[in-house]
Amino acid sequence: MKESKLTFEKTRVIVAGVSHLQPDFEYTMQELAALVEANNMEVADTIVQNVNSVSGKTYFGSGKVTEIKEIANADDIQIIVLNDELTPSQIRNLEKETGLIFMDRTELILQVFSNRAQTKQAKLQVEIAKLKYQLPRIHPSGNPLDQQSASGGLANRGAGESKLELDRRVIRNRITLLRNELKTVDTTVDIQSRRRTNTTLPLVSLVGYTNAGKSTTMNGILNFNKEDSQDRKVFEKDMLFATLDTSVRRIDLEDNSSFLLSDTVGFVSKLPHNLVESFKTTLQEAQNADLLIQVIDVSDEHWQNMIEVTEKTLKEVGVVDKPMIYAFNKADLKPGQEFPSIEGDNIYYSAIDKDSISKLVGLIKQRVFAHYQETKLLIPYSDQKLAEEVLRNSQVLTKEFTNDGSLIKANLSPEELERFNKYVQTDLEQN
Ligand SMILES: Nc1nc2c(ncn2[C@@H]2O[C@H](COP(=O)(O)OP(=O)(O)OP(=O)(O)O)[C@@H](O)[C@H]2O)c(=O)[nH]1
Ligand SMILES: [Mg+2]
Repeated sequence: MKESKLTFEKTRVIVAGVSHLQPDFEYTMQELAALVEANNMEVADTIVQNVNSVSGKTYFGSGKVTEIKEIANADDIQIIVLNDELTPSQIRNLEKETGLIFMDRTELILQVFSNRAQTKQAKLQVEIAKLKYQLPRIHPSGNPLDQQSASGGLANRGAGESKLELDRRVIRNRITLLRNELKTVDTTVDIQSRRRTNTTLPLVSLVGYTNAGKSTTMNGILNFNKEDSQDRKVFEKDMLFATLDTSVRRIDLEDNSSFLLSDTVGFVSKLPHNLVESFKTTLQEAQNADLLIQVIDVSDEHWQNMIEVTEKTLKEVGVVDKPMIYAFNKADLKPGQEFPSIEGDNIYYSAIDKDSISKLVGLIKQRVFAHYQETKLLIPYSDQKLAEEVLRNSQVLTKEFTNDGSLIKANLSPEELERFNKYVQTDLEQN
């Protein structure tokens, strides 16, 4: 029997952009179409204007504005999605001239984020970014009552302005309110990250472009040793911005080594400044990392652009000078690409292939545990708590309970070595 499915008509839109010889123009237009789809809309037409510079007044030159209006009317389309962020007055002028709705790239990305936000933190972050975007865009002309009155003239202008001020104040107050609320949520996140800092486990962070396969890689590593319980898995899906929050999981390997692995929000070109600002805490999570794994979809012909965007965004939020592995994922989808293979800091792999994950884990171990030293510790029973901590968090190779205390052989990080210095046994044989 055929399954009956409810189908919704998607809103059809035109995507449009001005090309003034930007090298990545084609790529950003294709991505704009993908963002449109991610927002549950459908691209009916694409319109491009080639000029030397964009028009200050209407973004497009005037002939193009008329052409857009004609095509939209002929195809019964009401919404035009633009490849750049426009000024509030450019959007107003375009809408006034055509009677159509213009949505710029920033508003589109904000909508996608807004639809995807699940947790309290992500919801607050998106709403703040949306309000900041709206703030300079509200104007009295939106409400005809603000513009016209029996008295008309200048007296009315004053009335309109004060209404505008009032609206803006309401928005500003709401932003303050949401920011305070976010601070309380941020504090919990901060406590979590501090708790992580207190453990001696190294933190490895997956970063990279949206849809590159970060969450799939995280799940692959979680599954690596044992079929991990379903609830430790993170959400992975073929959609832009499937992940908007940071998840951290402890990975315990067979040789007793452990590390923390984090998965977070992905990047996209021209990520709106307000969003970057609002998501700063989430994005800066990578700052705590001992190692970054930049996941790249190598089967996408634009992978080089994606690396550029990722590195630019990381720099923008202050994540710099971190050791990094370039993890070229989805090698299975690239004809002729051999995998898994490692060349220096680069790995070619597929997040859905067990051998690949094994190689990736090997590379992570090599990098994060490079400065670890095999050490013997003798911890007296009076310091039992510390012994328990070592047994829980360090890479323990052997343990023995002697008359003098717990004798633990472990691979220790330079920080651990310093911390447990007084328990280090240099020559046990003589004891
Ligand atoms: N064939 C193939 N598909 C993959 C591979 N890695 C990931 N995918 C698919 O790519 C899509 C995106 O994967 P995710 O892991 O959700 O990507 P992400 O980087 O977490 O994306 P965001 O959370 O949106 O930033 C999913 O449909 C995955 O099944 C791979 O190595 N090979
Ligand atoms: Mg994800």
